[in-house]
Amino acid sequence: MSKLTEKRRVVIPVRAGDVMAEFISFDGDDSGKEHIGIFFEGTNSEKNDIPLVRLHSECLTGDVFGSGRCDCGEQLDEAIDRINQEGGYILYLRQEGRGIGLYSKLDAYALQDQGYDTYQANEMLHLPEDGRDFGIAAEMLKAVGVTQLRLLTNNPDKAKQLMEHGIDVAELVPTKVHMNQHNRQYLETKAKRKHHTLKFD
Ligand SMILES: Nc1nc2c(ncn2[C@@H]2O[C@H](COP(=O)(O)OP(=O)(O)OP(=O)(O)O)[C@@H](O)[C@H]2O)c(=O)[nH]1
Ligand SMILES: [Zn+2]
Repeated sequence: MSKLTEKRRVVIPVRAGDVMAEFISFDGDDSGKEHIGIFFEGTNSEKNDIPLVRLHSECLTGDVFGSGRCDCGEQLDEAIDRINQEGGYILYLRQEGRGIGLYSKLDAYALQDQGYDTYQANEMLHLPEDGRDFGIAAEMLKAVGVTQLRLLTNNPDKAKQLMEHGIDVAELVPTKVHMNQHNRQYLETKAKRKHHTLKFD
């Protein structure tokens, strides 16, 4: 039994009205974070029975402003495109800065400008390298009735944590590698330190 339940579903036409998405709120999360589920029905005529799902951790700089320091904005765009076609969910998790928050992420960026890598910078601030708990995502999935999925990610920890919380990850679907001159070291560090898959086309 999930401790979360669906609260409300509202249809929002996104991408200037080209894409219909259902935004889902939840009851039962006492953390005070407003995590959002976004459902896409899928436009492909032949659909896989298993939904495609992305767990996307909030990144204000990347998602809203298209920051080149990370790949979050491009990954979110890619996820909307693919999941709108194939059908499934984006879980937009309010875990800014891998859980440390926006102000601390800016502090970590300042340290990265002095030469520390993305994980060292968090440690220098006495914060966890990655403070995210994807258990809440598993609860959200159970609340919307999803217990088996294909996961759109390059981060093996997301799949591991979902499986530990009773979700069957039937397939890992890698995202494209959105690399530029500003985020190369960030991406390469994730691959080296946390075994993210960087699959070039
Ligand atoms: N602390 C910190 N957080 C960062 C930095 N760069 C990006 N982030 C955060 O990292 C998170 C990235 O989230 P995701 O794209 O969902 O996850 P991921 O672990 O990269 O895995 P993928 O599913 O492969 O994209 C966001 O919350 C960003 O705000 C950084 O240099 N320091
Ligand atoms: Zn980002």
